[in-house]
Amino acid sequence: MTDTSPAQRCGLIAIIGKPNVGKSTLLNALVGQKISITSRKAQTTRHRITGIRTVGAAQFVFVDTPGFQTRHSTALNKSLNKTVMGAVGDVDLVLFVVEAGKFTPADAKVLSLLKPGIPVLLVANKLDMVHRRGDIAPWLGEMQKRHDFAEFVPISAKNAKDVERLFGICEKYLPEQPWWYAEDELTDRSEKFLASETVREKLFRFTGDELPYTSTVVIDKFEEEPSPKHKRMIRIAATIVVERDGHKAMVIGDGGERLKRIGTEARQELEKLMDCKVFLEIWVKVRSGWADDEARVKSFGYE
Ligand SMILES: Nc1nc2c(ncn2[C@@H]2O[C@H](COP(=O)(O)OP(=O)(O)OP(=O)(O)O)[C@@H](O)[C@H]2O)c(=O)[nH]1
Repeated sequence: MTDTSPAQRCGLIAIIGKPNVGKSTLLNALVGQKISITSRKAQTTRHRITGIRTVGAAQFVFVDTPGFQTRHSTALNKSLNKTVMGAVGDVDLVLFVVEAGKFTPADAKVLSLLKPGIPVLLVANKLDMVHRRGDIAPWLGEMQKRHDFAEFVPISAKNAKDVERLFGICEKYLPEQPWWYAEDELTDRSEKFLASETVREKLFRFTGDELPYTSTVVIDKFEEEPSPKHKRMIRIAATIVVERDGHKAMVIGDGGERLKRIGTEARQELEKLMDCKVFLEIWVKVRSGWADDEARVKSFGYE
């Protein structure tokens, strides 16, 4: 008997682009579950996050990258840039995301990072924001002169049909090889990592634009404890690291109200994500100027 099913395909796809173009939104839509965190605040995606999605015979392994920094060059930003370069060097396909109809010097800088030899799709996102569709064709013509893109894909990351169509487009760029992950795996990140990302997301959600993006979250303790009442129980201690006393007061809020909300929402989300009982304790510490201190950036886990 001959096997007529299509051969398995599997490969790495990097999603790159300047801050705020919608990379995290796209990744979440592609993976179908919230993995990388999103927020209206630029530069919230600091880690290289892998999302996995298996559709038909093809397994897509997505590598999200932090927003490429062009304005400042602190140690933190240097570390972010290194992550971007590391992520684009060893992939099968690059999705270069821009806002449809726009191309800024920051976009050009990201484009200049791409190594020759790797196919690049120009993903023109936020198509829903373009009111004059007729302007897109001449803009695509201009873009074609800037780089030898393999294909142009105008989409809205918020439109499910566009996102499904993108899978069909990407599939042919993945090499024929056996899958690396099980069909239902969505991320290879640890629960500890999910814990820090979840606290960080709530932190930014409840402080809005007041808190600088240099604030971070460190997990001091992540331990499973026996419990007679629950099938699984995890105790987590997290520290929110901010740069100034004023930021600390902002995070804690009047009478500790804001920190309490951050903690409650993070705990509830983690209980759902990990399907277990969670005890979460959050501290706030001031570390002035840590974004400028290379050694400290390393000690917080950004290589
Ligand atoms: N109208 C519209 N808004 C979008 C679309 N995709 C993303 N956005 C919004 O654009 C903002 C930035 O999206 P993110 O996904 O956080 O952007 P990012 O590129 O990951 O940003 P960094 O993490 O800073 O690199 C958010 O407010 C999204 O809701 C889209 O297709 N249409």
